[in-house]
Amino acid sequence: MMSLCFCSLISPRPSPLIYDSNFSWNLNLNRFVGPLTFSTHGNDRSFVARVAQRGYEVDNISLQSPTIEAEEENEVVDELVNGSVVAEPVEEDTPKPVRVRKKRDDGDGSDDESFEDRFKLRNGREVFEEKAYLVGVERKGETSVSFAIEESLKELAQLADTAGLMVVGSTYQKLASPNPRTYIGSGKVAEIKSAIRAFEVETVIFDDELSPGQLRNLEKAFGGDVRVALAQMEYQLPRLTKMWTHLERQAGGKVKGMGEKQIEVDKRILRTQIGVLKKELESVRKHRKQYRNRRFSVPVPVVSLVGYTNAGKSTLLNQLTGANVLSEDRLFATLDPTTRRVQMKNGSEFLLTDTVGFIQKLPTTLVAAFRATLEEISESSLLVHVVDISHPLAEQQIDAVEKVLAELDVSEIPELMVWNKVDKVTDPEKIKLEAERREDIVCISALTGEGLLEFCNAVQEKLKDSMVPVEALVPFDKGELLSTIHQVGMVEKTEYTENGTFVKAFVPLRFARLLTPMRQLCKS
Ligand SMILES: Nc1nc2c(ncn2[C@@H]2O[C@H](COP(=O)(O)OP(=O)(O)OP(=O)(O)O)[C@@H](O)[C@H]2O)c(=O)[nH]1
Ligand SMILES: [Mg+2]
Repeated sequence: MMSLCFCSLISPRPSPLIYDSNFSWNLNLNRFVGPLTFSTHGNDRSFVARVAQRGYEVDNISLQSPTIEAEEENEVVDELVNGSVVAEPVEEDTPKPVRVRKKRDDGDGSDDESFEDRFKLRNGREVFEEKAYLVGVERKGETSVSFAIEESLKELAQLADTAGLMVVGSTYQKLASPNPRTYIGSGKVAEIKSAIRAFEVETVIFDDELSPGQLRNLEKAFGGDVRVALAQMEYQLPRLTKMWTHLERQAGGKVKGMGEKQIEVDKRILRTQIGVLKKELESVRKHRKQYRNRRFSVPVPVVSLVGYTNAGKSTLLNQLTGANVLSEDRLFATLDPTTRRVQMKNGSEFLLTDTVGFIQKLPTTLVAAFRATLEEISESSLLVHVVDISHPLAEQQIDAVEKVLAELDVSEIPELMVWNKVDKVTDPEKIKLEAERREDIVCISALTGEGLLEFCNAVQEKLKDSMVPVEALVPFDKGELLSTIHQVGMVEKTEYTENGTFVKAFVPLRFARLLTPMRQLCKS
């Protein structure tokens, strides 16, 4: 018999549930006192450990050396090893991530296989598909956004899928006024409770903002291990979500049998992690502010891509700049603003910024979290509103984006609308005709590259609207100013004279001010 005295556990591949910083987790094996079963896969020292009676599994862990105190040193553990665990806490300085997952408590373990099947590979990462039930709520008289509740639920299902959940059902309620205790009515609570039992639901997701008290009451009403989450908070910030769900699965009520003390420790770690993330967000914001200040010394116009999530903003940026910005067919692929330089054949340039996608019902909490993007938008010379015109709800998505833009108070910034994904619509010609009929719309396919030249020209034209016309005589010893005019503005005419170069151009207002002394020498 072998006894396990001290063991550091590491996950052999990045856990999908762990936020991508060097987050790590301590596993205190005191919680698993009882027979452990280890088996190895080949000789990669990767183990599956089971604690049969408790109903938990610690899967695919590798043991760091020295790991198992064997009777003989260097003994190779290559078969099945049974042993009772006399575990000691893992040392503080060697925390390693490990995934603990709950096993269906059905006594005979016959459901093991379907449980295994729920681990899915998504974007190269393994995700446990938690069973989710969606609840849409529509407040009567809420007419500002014209999404039908069914469509909202469809979108919520897509968000849930993006976050790696398995949607097993959904329901909705139209509310005149929310119940102060549970938000939804008691009949609805009962209906959801039966669905939870029928589908073995693990998470109930609400598509609205509920108070913490209402969340607690609902969790109590649903009973058991069911978690109640808010779509807006949890699934629009996937990075946070991953961390929360990971931690919650390990720390919050879901893992039965954990001592109170451990939960307290877990909560402290959780708070620290949230704090770290907040700090990180703050530093991104500061960094970008400094970057923007530097950028202003050469006033290249900034064009921001805005639009509904999944509209194709990142794809467009990649096409125009060869930038390798993540674009994926999932919601909220982009979480940080990214800026690239676009150079036109005529020598002029603009900076193109990719931003976080919008979504209907953007809550105030989210607006705060996306400050980095919002600041970027508010300091742009032009907003390019990218629309997925192949989407059946394109019009509603446009309205939702315009509503958010209005809330952000950026309506004075000129806007150009782009109808993207024309390659995907059934009748592209009809769409193009419609775009022509309306003003300021360019049809493109960011995927195939169709219409990109027209897009750049339209951007230039629009930028020209926000520039001022100048005529200046630039002395020969100020040659660098001439190239800057070419870079940031649109030159209409240059002429070499005895006293310098005469330029007629459109330039950004701030740059025109720099030229003021030379403008005094202007020809009339
Ligand atoms: N058929 C077609 N697909 C496109 C086009 N543009 C983008 N896509 C696809 O649409 C999906 C979303 O594209 P992204 O560029 O990630 O969208 P986004 O607007 O950046 O999304 P968020 O970052 O989530 O806001 C990807 O699968 C792209 O390949 C297009 O012109 N035609
Ligand atoms: Mg994107």
